[in-house]
Amino acid sequence: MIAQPVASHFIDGAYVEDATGAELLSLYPATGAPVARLHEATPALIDRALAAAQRAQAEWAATDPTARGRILRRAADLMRARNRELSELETLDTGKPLQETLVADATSGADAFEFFGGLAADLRGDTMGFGGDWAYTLRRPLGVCVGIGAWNYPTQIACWKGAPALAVGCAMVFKPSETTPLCALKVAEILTEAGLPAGLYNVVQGRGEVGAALTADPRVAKVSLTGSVPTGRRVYAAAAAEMKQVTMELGGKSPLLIFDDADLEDAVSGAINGNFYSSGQVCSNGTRVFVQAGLRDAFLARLTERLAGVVTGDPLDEATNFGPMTTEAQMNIVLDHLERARAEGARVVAGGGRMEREGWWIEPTVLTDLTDDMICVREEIFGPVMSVLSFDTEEEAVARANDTPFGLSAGVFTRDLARAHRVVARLKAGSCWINQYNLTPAGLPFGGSKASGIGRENARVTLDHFTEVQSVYVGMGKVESAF
Ligand SMILES: NC(=O)C1=CN([C@@H]2O[C@H](COP(=O)(O)OP(=O)(O)OC[C@H]3O[C@@H](n4cnc5c(N)ncnc54)[C@H](O)[C@@H]3O)[C@@H](O)[C@H]2O)C=CC1
Repeated sequence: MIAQPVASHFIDGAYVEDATGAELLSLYPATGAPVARLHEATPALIDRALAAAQRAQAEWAATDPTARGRILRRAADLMRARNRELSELETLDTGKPLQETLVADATSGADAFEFFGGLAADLRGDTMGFGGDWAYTLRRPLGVCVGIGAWNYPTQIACWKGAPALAVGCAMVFKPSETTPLCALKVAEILTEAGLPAGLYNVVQGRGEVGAALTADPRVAKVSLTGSVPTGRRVYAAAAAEMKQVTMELGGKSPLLIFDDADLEDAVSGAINGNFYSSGQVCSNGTRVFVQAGLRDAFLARLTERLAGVVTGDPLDEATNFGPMTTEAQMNIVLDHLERARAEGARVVAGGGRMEREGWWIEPTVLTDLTDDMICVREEIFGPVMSVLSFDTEEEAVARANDTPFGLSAGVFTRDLARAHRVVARLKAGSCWINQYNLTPAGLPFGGSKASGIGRENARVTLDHFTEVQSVYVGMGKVESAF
C-alpha cells in the first residue's frame, strides 16, 4: 500500500483508527491497484469528531482573529513547501496527471488558506443611526460546520470549505468522498502542524450514510457539499428539516459560446481546458460548445489537430497530460453516455471509447451532428466528452445556452468586447469567463445558480456563508413604556 495513511480518520488533533468500520479501498485509477486501505467512521467516531469540534469551537471563535489568520497562512506555506508530496498523493487518489496536480490542487488549497487567513481579521459589521439611538451588527461564526467532498478535487475541496470556516471562527468536520479519502487527512495534518488547536478540523471517512449522519446531527449548524445534483437535493432537504444553512456546489452542463470573430487558437484552448482537463471531471466544464456557423469547420479541424498533443501514460510521469477516470463506476457512466449518444445519431469526430490499457481510461472524445434535445447535450457526463453544436445569431446562442436546468458556468469567446459583456449579462450562470475558461482564483466567488447550487465559495462573500448577522440596538435615552 504505497499511500497508506497513519490511520483512516483525523479527530481532535490526531490520527484515529477503528478497524470495525466497513472497509474503504483507495485505488490508483491508472491501474486499478489498491494504494491504501481505510475504514468508514463508526457512529462512535462520528460522535467523537462532532464533540471535539463543538468543544474547540467556542474558544476558537474568541481567539484574536489575527492569530487565527496567522495559523491559516502558516498552513498555506506548509502546503506550498510540500506541494510535490501533496500533488503525488492527489494523483494517486484521483489519477489526475501530476503535471496538473502540481499546479492546480494543493496550490489552490494553499491560495484559499492564504486568502482567508488574510481576511480573518477583517470580519466587519455595520453601524446605523436611529435619531439618538444607534445600532451595530456583528458577524458571528455559525458554529460546527460539516464539509462533504466529491472525488474530483479532494485537496482543493477540503481547503475551499475549511479555510473560510476556520477564518471566521467555525470548526469543521470534513467527510471526503469515499473514493478519494487520502488528501483531506494531509490537510488536517498540516493545519495541526501550523498550530491549529485540536478539534477544529476533523476528517471522518465514509460513504453517503456517514455524510447523512453528520448532516442530521443537531450539533451541526451548516453543511457545505460538493457533489451531484441528486445528492445535493437530498442533503439540502435533510438540512432544511433541521433549519440548517447550506452551501451546494453541484453539477452543470455549461455552455461555451464561440463567435465567428473569436481568436481561433484561444477558443480551441479554452474548449480543451473546459472539457479535457482532469479528463473532464470538472463540475464547471463547458461541455456544450456552441460555435458560430462561420467558424465551425475551422474550429473542428484545429481541435482535431490539437488532440494529437494528448500524452497518456503513468499520471505520475510529468510528461503525461491526460489521465484516467477517477473511478471504474464513472468510466462506465461515460461509456454508457457514449453508447446512447451514438444511438441518438451523434457523430464521433474523435475518440469515442475506452482506451486499451489497464485502469479506467476513456479517449478524449468530440461529438457533433447534435441537437439540443439529445441526452449527451442535456445531461452532465462528467468525463472527457465535448459536444460541439453550431449557431447563427447571438440571440439564438443565448437562448440555447440558457435552456438547461443547470446554471453553474458559461464562457464566451469573441474579440467584440461589447458583445462579450452583453452576452454574459444575459447568461444564467454563476461563474462566467470571457476569453478564458475554468480559472478560479481565490479572490473570485465561485458557484452556481438554478440546479447547480446555492451559495458561493472563495472570495470575501464566503465569509457571509459561514457567519450570521447579530444585530445590536443601543438605546441612548430614556425607555418609554405604556404604563
Ligand atoms: N459538481 C461537482 O463538483 C461534482 C459532481 N459530481 C457528479 O456526481 C456524480 C456522482 O459522483 P459522486 O462522487 O458519487 O457524487 P455524489 O454526489 O454521490 O457524492 C458526493 C459526496 O456526497 C456524499 N453523499 C452521498 N449521499 C449523501 C447523503 N445522503 N448525505 C450526505 N452525503 C452524501 C458522498 O459520500 C460524497 O462524499 C458524477 O457522475 C458527477 O456527475 C461528482 C463529483 C464532483
